Amino acid sequence: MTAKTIDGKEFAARVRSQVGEHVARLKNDHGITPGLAVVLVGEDPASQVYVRSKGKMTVEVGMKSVEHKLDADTSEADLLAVVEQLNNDPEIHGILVQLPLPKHLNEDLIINSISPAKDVDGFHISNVGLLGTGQKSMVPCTPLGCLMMLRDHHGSISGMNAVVIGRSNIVGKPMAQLLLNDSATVTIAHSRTKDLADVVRRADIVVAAVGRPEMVPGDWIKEGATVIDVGINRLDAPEKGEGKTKLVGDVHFESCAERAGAITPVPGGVGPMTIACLLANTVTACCRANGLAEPEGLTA
Ligand SMILES: Nc1nc2c(c(=O)[nH]1)N[C@@H](CN(C=O)c1ccc(C(=O)N[C@@H](CCC(=O)O)C(=O)O)cc1)CN2
Repeated sequence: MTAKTIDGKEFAARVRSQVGEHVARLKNDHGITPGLAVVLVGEDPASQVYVRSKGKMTVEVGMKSVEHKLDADTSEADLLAVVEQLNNDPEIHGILVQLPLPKHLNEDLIINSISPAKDVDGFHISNVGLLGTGQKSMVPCTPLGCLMMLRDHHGSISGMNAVVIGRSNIVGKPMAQLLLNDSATVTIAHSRTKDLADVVRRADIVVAAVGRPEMVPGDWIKEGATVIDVGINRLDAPEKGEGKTKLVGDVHFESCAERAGAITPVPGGVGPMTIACLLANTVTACCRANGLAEPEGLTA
């Protein structure tokens, strides 16, 4: 079998277009413009690129975009003050603090200082608890994007065997919870899992989110399974020229694509869905803040 490639760029463009339609409706019918604030601390090059894209796409869908760029040595107190000001700003419906933060800042403390209703990353402990108990919450963007792609491809994933490789708080655990909430049978695998190959071979859905380049080979994949690759690993690529790099996922694309029914590529798979879902979450947060109906198909 040769897998269908799930085009995350095209899917994300569709989600952004739906978000744009909702934003237009909020403006025309209610005079409300959703607002997203992104806070960047320091000069991490990848984070700068992501924050620039977030700002650009926020404006493209018609929302208000606010960026706070703080020095790498910003104190915890100063960062908390910025978040507090955004918590109290009625024109801001979503707040995101770009991760990773510089080492001297306590990530949990900062994330939990964001108002849960404006926590469009879904990382606040209240949102983690709500998701974990199957209640309405803000859902982390990358797992939400994976879920949207799975629902689109399968219709329903109820009863399917899913394995999530990786147990991070921002991808692995919320991903497993979302799959469970959709009635899949879920296994979370990690570095201590015994016989990982056998665990993966039983799965109808494989979500790889470990951050280890190409660690899942094709012969682990059940014939016809759906493979969602969350990994974004930058490797040296001397074959492309001196100093050149390339991006690869956590699965070995070519060999997995020979056995899978569907697979997401890297780049151009899950990555673009992350920002599209951030915009979707901001519209959702805005609707909830104003007691309006939430956009259909853009939430978990
Ligand atoms: N507060 C947050 N911080 C971080 C998150 C997050 O969801 N919230 N996720 C990542 C970074 N990220 C968004 O912030 C992100 C990562 C990757 C992509 C993406 O589109 N990737 C492209 C490849 C891009 C490249 O060439 O480097 C792809 O996969 O096709 C978008 C957003 C960590 N921090």
